[in-house]
Amino acid sequence: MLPYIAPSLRAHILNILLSHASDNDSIPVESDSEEDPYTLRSTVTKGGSTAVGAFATCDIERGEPIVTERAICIWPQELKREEAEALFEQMSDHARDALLALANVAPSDLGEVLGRRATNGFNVEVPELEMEWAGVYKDEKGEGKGEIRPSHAGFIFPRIARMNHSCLNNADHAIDWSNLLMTVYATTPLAEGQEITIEYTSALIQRTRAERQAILQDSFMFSCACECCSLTGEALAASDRRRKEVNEIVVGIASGGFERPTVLKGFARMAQLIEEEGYMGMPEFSDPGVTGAYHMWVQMVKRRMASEED
Ligand SMILES: C[S@@+](CC[C@H](N)C(=O)[O-])C[C@H]1O[C@@H](n2cnc3c(N)ncnc32)[C@H](O)[C@@H]1O
Repeated sequence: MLPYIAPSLRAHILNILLSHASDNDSIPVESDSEEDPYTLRSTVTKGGSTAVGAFATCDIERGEPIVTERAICIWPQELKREEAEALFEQMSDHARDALLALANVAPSDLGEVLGRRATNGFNVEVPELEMEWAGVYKDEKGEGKGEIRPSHAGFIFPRIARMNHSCLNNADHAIDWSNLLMTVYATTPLAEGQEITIEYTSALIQRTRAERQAILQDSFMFSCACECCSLTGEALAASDRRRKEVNEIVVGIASGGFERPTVLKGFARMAQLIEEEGYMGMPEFSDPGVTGAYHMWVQMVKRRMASEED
């Protein structure tokens, strides 16, 4: 069943779906929840309150899919309380029940609907269309007909939404735009009974604990109690140092100012730092071949920028 798509996003999302459909000729199905290799269990948060998390019911190999699920709704990213409630009213009974069954830790002034959207929504980057419809969207200057092209949309996946965040996550997610299915897969080998965690926002590997806490509080309204944020003393200082250094390397490489050997050294050092940190959210860094490919890509970007400047 297709998710409920807010009217303002409907044309764009359906167009993306159609333009990606030929990439995948398999029948789009969700995985059978009874066969998913995890179960939901209560877990106690640092603050002492009880919350739900997802726990492996068997050993899971690195790279193995854990759950594949279609969203119940796709809403614009920024919504006022009344707008969210109006969209909620248009959803099916099944989708409304699924949304209301989820946790709500948002301030009470957001209400039952927007509060759940804020607690559980995935803000997914919306791909550009291969062929933009002439005149349908405004250009960057805001000129032209219609809406400004949406850059992000808020998806709610009721089962995936039960997975907690960790700054040393052991699973990651990817969306297939040809069928609007999100798959969570293991990025490390998981043992039976282990909690499955994902990363709610990207680039936290470049942030110290204080910075991560501020980002997660600001965007997701919780104080992170993951194993990395629970470190103390020298272990915490070492983790912060590693993440600061990763950030310096990323910023340096992105600035395009490094020579080829420095870029290579930077990637090698980053691979070492993320391994020491125990971070597995960048699997490409465990394969030297891909590290080499990254290097080539950086060089290509540099060359293109240089030729554009000429
Ligand atoms: C998408 S829900 C995850 C499932 C949720 N625990 C539940 O009971 O349904 C997000 C909420 O879970 C809690 N949470 C997730 N990861 C956490 C973490 N690392 N530390 C503390 N709380 C976390 C926060 O309350 C957050 O707002």
